[in-house]
Amino acid sequence: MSAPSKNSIEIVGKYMSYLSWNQLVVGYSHKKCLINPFSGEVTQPGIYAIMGQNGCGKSTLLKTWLGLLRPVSGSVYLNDAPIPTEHNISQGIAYVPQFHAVNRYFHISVQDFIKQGRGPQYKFAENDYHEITNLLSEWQLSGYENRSFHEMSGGQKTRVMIVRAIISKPKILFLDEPLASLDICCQQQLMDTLEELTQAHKVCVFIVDHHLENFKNYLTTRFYFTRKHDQEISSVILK
Ligand SMILES: Nc1ncnc2c1ncn2[C@@H]1O[C@H](COP(=O)(O)OP(=O)(O)OP(=O)(O)O)[C@@H](O)[C@H]1O
Repeated sequence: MSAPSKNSIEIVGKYMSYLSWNQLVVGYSHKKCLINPFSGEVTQPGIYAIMGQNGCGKSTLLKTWLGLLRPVSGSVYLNDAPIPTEHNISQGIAYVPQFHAVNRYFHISVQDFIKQGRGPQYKFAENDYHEITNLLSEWQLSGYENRSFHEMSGGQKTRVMIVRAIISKPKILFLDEPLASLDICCQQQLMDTLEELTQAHKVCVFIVDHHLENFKNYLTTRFYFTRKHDQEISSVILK
């Protein structure tokens, strides 16, 4: 995976590293490490799945890669810069958390929530509003622009967060269990959208989800958590 290929994006004489990690251990304290140290690098756009049983540490790994959690040990580079820095966040990183992780008392209209995807300084023009309207229609959210985000159902919240991520035009997109709250049509739509983002826009997608077995053909690589019954720490292997 680390060897550059003809699909890699070449920048100033070298291949772009979307994400790399060295001897990474994730967890919530030195006493409770969730994985054995592992290293890797992703240099090509694609859909990278993080899979494994409940509680093994998939979301923790995603949040650590993304810079929301500090590694227990080891290092992570996102867009060729060490995490966590504000610099990373402003450089085309988007995150779709689990819908129930978003503060339920978050009073903001659906449209204003989506607009946040472009950052606080962005000046919206007419064509940007058209883009939002089209995306809302594509994701069966027409007419919800002025509804409060916290009043939306779980699946609607997930779709709003997907639209917000899409309009941010990310280079790297992290998604935590987006399929769990979506019906089968929206699951298919999401996987098709992710595939288009990787192919047409060279986006690198990292996704945690238990429903990915149904979409194996879309996946570039699977990071799989595996552990023996008598062990608490997993090893992450490529499948
Ligand atoms: N904020 C936290 N503080 C301490 N421990 C945590 C915290 N969040 C999660 N954990 C623990 O870390 C372990 C891994 O949790 P994580 O959410 O990463 O698992 P997961 O593989 O994503 O699980 P699932 O498939 O059930 O969503 C679990 O034992 C969980 O109880």
